[in-house]
Amino acid sequence: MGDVFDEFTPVYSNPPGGDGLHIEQASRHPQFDPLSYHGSIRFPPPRPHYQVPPNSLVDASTEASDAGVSHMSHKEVKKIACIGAGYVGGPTCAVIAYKNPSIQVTIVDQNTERIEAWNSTKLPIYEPGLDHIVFTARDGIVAPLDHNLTSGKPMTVQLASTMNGGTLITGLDGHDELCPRPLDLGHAPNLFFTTDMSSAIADADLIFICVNTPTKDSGIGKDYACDLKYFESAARKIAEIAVSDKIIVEKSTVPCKTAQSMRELLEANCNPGVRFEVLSNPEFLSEGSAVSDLLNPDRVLIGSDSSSTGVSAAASLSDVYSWVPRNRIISMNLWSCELSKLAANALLAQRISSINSLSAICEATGANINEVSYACGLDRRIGPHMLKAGVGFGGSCFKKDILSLVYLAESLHLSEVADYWKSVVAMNEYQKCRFTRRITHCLFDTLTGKKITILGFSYKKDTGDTRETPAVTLVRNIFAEKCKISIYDPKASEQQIWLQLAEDGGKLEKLKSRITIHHDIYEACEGADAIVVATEWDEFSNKAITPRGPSAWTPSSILRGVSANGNRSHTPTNQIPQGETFSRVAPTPTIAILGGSGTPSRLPASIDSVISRNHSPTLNPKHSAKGSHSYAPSRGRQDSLASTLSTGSTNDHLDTIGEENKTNRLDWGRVALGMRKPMFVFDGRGILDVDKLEKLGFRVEAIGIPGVRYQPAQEFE
Ligand SMILES: NC(=O)C1=CN([C@@H]2O[C@H](COP(=O)(O)OP(=O)(O)OC[C@H]3O[C@@H](n4cnc5c(N)ncnc54)[C@H](O)[C@@H]3O)[C@@H](O)[C@H]2O)C=CC1
Ligand SMILES: O=C(O)[C@H]1O[C@H](OP(=O)(O)OP(=O)(O)OC[C@H]2O[C@@H](n3ccc(=O)[nH]c3=O)[C@H](O)[C@@H]2O)[C@H](O)[C@@H](O)[C@@H]1O
Repeated sequence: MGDVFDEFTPVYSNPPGGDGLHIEQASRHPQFDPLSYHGSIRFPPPRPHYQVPPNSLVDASTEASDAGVSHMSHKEVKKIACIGAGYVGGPTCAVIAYKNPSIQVTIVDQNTERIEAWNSTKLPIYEPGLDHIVFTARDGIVAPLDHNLTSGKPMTVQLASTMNGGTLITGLDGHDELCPRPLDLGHAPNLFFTTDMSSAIADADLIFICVNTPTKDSGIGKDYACDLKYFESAARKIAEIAVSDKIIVEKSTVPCKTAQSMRELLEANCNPGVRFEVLSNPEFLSEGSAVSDLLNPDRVLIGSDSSSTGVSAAASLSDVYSWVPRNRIISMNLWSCELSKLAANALLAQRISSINSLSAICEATGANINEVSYACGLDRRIGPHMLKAGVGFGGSCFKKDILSLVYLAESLHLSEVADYWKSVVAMNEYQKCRFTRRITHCLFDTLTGKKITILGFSYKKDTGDTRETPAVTLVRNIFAEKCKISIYDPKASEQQIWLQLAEDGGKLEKLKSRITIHHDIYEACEGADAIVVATEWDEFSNKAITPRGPSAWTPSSILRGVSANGNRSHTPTNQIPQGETFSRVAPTPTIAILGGSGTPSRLPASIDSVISRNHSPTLNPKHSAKGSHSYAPSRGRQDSLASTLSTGSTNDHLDTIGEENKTNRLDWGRVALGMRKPMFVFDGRGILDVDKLEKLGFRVEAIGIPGVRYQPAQEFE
């Protein structure tokens, strides 16, 4: 994310009340719109026909004069509460705390177990780099102060603060010492996790709402509309508790116009004299790269109404994103902001469905989807991201958000629009079922009694999240063929997998009679008739690690093993066009931590230094000499590092993988020894080097590439 941003940063400037929108390149226009706050970008107020209806809470009489907005004073946010400690609330507010040591951030959730996990050394969600962020902000980090003091004497620090360009330090014995230089003060704990909603709300200046907004499963809008029950209950709680003014921030993904209902709810239920300002601030992080997305976002959208208080609240929120370049903070009207989130997800998912539709044509014609995707992605207007064909998109948001958009379109009587977006979801379902049919067909049209091993259950790599994972559809479909199924995933827990399968409608007892979940990948593969790769975990791949996930391509990964007519060939690596690089996507922190092949440029320097600090006993706070600190040492940092750095078996056949990347990789040679013949591998994620596996005796069927056995044309005759 973000690498092309600077080149194309749009500057939106408009004279107040004007009707033109001018987009120019920031580099040519260093002056931002006068409405902006400190260089952030602000859209003008909505034009009359975009004004919200008369019952709207946007009060024209309170609209700020355009000239006044940029100079308006705004409140400094000192305390933040976040309702919802999930995949968004946890990482987002942890990064906010990490980046703003002076702001106290409290994350609340009604789920006691989740909060306990956030307060432990084993966080409830897996995200590369998250442990460091949470442990630093939650537990504090010790600055190596002892050798910086003027007196040179070690002292146990009770308090340290900056003063006159230097640092005033108070020892535990009450003794003060002024060091003339600024010192690294470390990070005092400023991140708290609790179930105590009342005090978190009461204390906060600004409250993020990060609760789940799933698809409704009954009533009006069933299977399409967004269920706002959690959102409403959070709003009611805020209204009930708050006795001082608050800025309320919609972080959850919600339908367009939710802010209006939100404000009505708050105003109808609030304590006397309390005022709320509602902002929209949707989150664009992707799971698996949440930390790097949050540290380096493409953009931060802030939607407010155009009243003076609305604009002032937006400025306060903008300050919370202290680490984000100002020209990436975009202020706009509330409804655009809410809709932009749904629109972005719909557009991303639409690209995946488009490429998946083309993968079916490739399989039927002899074209190769990887080549097609690569060729199209080189067009700057198309770009390389989100064009990786696979078994279908999963995750808690794409489907949900498209369905919410469909519902919105239908509510507006725009049935053609609704049908258009519905087809994106329909294509995804088709892709998942198409893949299962291919598996069954290749295995001689019967799976009865056979053992099928599913590698990967999370909906994508680098997360343990299994919501809407394509693996569920695969398991459901092949289970119906009466086979035995073994599942292995590096991060999705056994409990989570069963829960997901049961939610899909399966009866646990019946499922357990033929499904086994393994913790050992070789055990999972032993005696299998076929292996199905359902998630693109690096661990399963026999290729060099690609920079990041499914959307990053290298010419070598595309060209190797495939001839110009789409059939497999043994194209040597040295036939790759010289001097061509295609690493536009940053490596995940995990790769960098493992010393992977990608350049670790996106790994924040501070994370980097802490990682090396943990390797050095003299710098690790736990082991540092003299114990000159008052903060509790980070509880889980060593554990997490140990697990990140643990190594697996050797993979001698993986000659394309750098030495450092051979750790933790599946040894396909060893797998081959234990499988039943013929040994089938179905690559649902395009992560396998087909040539290499074929040399080991596997028959590989990959999405978007014509198969050895699979003859899709027969299917359509
Ligand atoms: N997961 C993702 O990658 C992204 C999700 N989003 C959006 O963010 C929102 C949250 O998503 P996730 O974090 O994935 O959901 P989640 O299900 O992981 O977390 C939501 C949390 O809110 C808590 N909660 C619900 N109602 C509550 C209440 N009244 N009081 C206190 N706690 C309450 C739940 O116990 C749960 O822990 C959704 O609207 C989603 O569409 C946006 C961008 C990315
Ligand atoms: O609102 C949300 O929840 C988030 O949804 C997505 O993020 P996420 O679902 O975490 O992950 P993606 O990387 O977008 O992948 C989604 C699914 O599409 C699949 N995918 C992705 C990219 C691709 O080229 N091909 C492909 O099949 C992935 O394997 C995965 O199953 C968006 O990318 C985020 O910007 C957004 O904030």
